[in-house]
Amino acid sequence: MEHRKLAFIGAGNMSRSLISGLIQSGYPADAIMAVNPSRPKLDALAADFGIHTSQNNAEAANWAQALVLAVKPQMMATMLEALVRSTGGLDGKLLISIAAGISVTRLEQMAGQSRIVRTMPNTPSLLGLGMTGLYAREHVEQADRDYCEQMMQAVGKTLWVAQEDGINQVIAAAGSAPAYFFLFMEAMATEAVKQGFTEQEARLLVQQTALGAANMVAANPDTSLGDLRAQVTSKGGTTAEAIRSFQQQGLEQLVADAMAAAVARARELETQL
Ligand SMILES: NC(=O)C1=CN([C@@H]2O[C@H](COP(=O)(O)OP(=O)(O)OC[C@H]3O[C@@H](n4cnc5c(N)ncnc54)[C@H](OP(=O)(O)O)[C@@H]3O)[C@@H](O)[C@H]2O)C=CC1
Ligand SMILES: O=C(O)[C@@H]1CCC=N1
Repeated sequence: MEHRKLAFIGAGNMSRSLISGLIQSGYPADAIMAVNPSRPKLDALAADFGIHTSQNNAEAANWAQALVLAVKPQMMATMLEALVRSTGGLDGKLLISIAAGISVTRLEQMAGQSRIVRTMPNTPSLLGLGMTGLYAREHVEQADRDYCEQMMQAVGKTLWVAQEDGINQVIAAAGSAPAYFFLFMEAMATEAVKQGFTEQEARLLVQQTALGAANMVAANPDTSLGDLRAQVTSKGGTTAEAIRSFQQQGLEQLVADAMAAAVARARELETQL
């Protein structure tokens, strides 16, 4: 892939995940800079990955060809306004937003230009196992689209959405979703401890089973999720009882409501920020 000079504005959890995945995939450390108001996260990134760091957003923007906008959504307007002022404008820079709940229209207003790709990655990018949604308006050049796609493919898999609201659905199904699986695993581990395992044993049981199940799904693309479940569920057996309990208590509806709540929050942020 092309190795443009790439600056991450905001060196938090998601930037660390992307930077780690990019370095593992062979993106040169010398072509990456992270910028953050405080030093500790920058020092850790420099020590772990050998990338450039700065506490000055304008310095990073002047150096880079592409900027990953990776501050919290609530900080985006203030950050971009100050950046435009201190650099004299962001013309010529490709802007890659990873923020939830900020539309391209708003980003264009904030940044004063429209060379923007909106993306929605997730934290497993850290291991090269990310899932990223991408969206760009028609005028965005193919070379910029390709660069963003290749960058996100270096840290996982990608999916372009045709309508911008698709990014909100990617948030529900992928961006926020690692947390759903962590919550489910936490609940399982807690119950396994109650049933007599040590915390370490409970974690091993849950973690290895989640890993195995995810790999079973990936290794059997032609088998439906329902069929994979059926293969575990012996008639009159133990799994059937567990599944009956989940379904009686409305697991499917619970999941649907949670994903709809994530989409609703993303849309609400789009109207507020
Ligand atoms: N975490 C996730 O799983 C995902 C997050 N996202 C999106 O990524 C973005 C970042 O989220 P996340 O990494 O979790 O958040 P974090 O809070 O971990 O990171 C945000 C970083 O931005 C820094 N920051 C604050 N103000 C400025 C500024 N003016 N200029 C430069 N840096 C600044 C913060 O520094 P300090 O802490 O020193 O204040 C912090 O290190 C959000 O917009 C979120 O919607 C998207 C997909 C998944
Ligand atoms: O919780 C959030 O708002 C961000 C976006 C997706 C994951 N984390």
